Amino acid sequence: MDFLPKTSMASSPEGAAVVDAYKKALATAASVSAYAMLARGMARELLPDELCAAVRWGAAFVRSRFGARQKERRTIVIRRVLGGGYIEDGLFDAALTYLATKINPQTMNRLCLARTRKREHDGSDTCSTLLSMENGGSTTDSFQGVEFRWTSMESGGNDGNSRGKEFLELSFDAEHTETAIHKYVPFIMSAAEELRLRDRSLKIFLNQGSSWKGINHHHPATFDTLAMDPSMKQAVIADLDRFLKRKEYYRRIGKAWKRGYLLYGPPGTGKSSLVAAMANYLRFNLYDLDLSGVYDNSHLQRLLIDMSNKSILVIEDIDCSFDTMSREDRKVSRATYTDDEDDDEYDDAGARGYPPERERKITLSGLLNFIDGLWSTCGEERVIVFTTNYKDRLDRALLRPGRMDMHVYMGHCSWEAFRTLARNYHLVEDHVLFPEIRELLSMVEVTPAEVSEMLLRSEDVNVALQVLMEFLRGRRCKTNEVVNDKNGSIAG
Ligand SMILES: Nc1ncnc2c1ncn2[C@@H]1O[C@H](COP(=O)(O)OP(=O)(O)OP(=O)(O)O)[C@@H](O)[C@H]1O
Repeated sequence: MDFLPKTSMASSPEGAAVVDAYKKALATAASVSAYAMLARGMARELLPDELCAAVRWGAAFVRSRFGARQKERRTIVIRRVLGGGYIEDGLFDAALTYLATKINPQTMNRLCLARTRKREHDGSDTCSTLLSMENGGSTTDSFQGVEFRWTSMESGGNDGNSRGKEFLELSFDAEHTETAIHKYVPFIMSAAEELRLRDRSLKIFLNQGSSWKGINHHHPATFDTLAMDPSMKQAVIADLDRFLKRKEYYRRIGKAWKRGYLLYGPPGTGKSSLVAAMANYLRFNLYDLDLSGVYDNSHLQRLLIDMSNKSILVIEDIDCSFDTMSREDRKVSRATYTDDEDDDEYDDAGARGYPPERERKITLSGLLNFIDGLWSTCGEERVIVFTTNYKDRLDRALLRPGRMDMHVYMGHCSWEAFRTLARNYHLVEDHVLFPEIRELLSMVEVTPAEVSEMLLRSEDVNVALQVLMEFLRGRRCKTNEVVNDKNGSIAG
């Protein structure tokens, strides 16, 4: 403590006592701030007033010349606006939703916890538990290197009865005003929208008469539970991811922000499960369109217009929904089944059990034109999925490039697909029966639905795999018999 001044009070006996007391206190100060406080107090008592003033002036000069000047701040006030309509989906709600993910309950003394119920555009309700700051609470968020401070406030109600009006204050250095308004606020809106979509309960809508009827969609299929070719699975996931990120891209190239998938393969190979997995992955609602309940093209258009954004339109078994046989195939078909090639009365659709073309009021071209035209401009983030067991029966119009962006084949159960099912149903990665099952799978054609059914026969993995093996052996015998019969009849 040799730096202590030896002048004025310090040189008197009382001064020496004060110095001693401060020396002891300084030696035991536990923190830098305690140390600074003591040093300031000591300086005030021991230094002459003129010297204190000179030191203060010098410190202020150095601060203003070289030190960090207090930066100018801006504050944006975001009020809760009640009164229904779209306003309730506004910035205040978005900010609350977003901030709920930023609040650290460990660092706040008081927090609000609320169970909220929100009406979606499609009429469904979403419930969520929301953590928010109490009046006066604040938290800091960092975005693109800029620090934003959020404070929750409440001003008292005028009538003394009503609850005070809540608002949020967003403050930041004035130089970042542009970033705050044009980047941070839009970012919060879209982040809140993402969170809302993630939390909403999914629905599946079925067409009934002229409208859609929605029920909760709890299909458990996910890409993890789906047994399919691993590279195809990855390709579908990557395609969906790309689609989601490309809003600006689609706008720039002048194309509607929609994507079409054609899923084809034998019955029971997981086409419907893939649709459900896509819906769960994207958190999109499903619209399952039954075309047999649609009277004509204008009815179809009304239904399509009533669909919400961020949704998947599914038309299953598209080959059965229209007379979708390609025109070339139809000519072949006429030549095969009729003696008279010019027989205009012949209608192969009628021969296959649905109304003749001239009586049908809803057409594939009506659907495709509408999907490519008006529908694509009045909605965003739409996925269209057609499924079929017979791709070769589809009209070329449906297969032409640009119409269905991705064709996904769902095939018979491969070894990889089986392993996914075994993992899902019995949590096994390996088993003594696996080698034989693998060999059998390479010899016979079974669908994942058939394998799933066998695996469900018992909760005991040994029993279930044994049952599956017997089933595969039986299928191999049948396959061999068919081959032998064919060979026999050719030889005969
Ligand atoms: N690839 C798969 N992965 C996981 N489970 C599957 C798969 N394929 C079928 N399953 C099981 O079989 C059931 C029926 O399959 P799904 O309805 O998805 O087949 P599909 O190909 O749509 O059949 P269809 O052509 O008859 O409509 C599913 O609920 C599921 O339990």
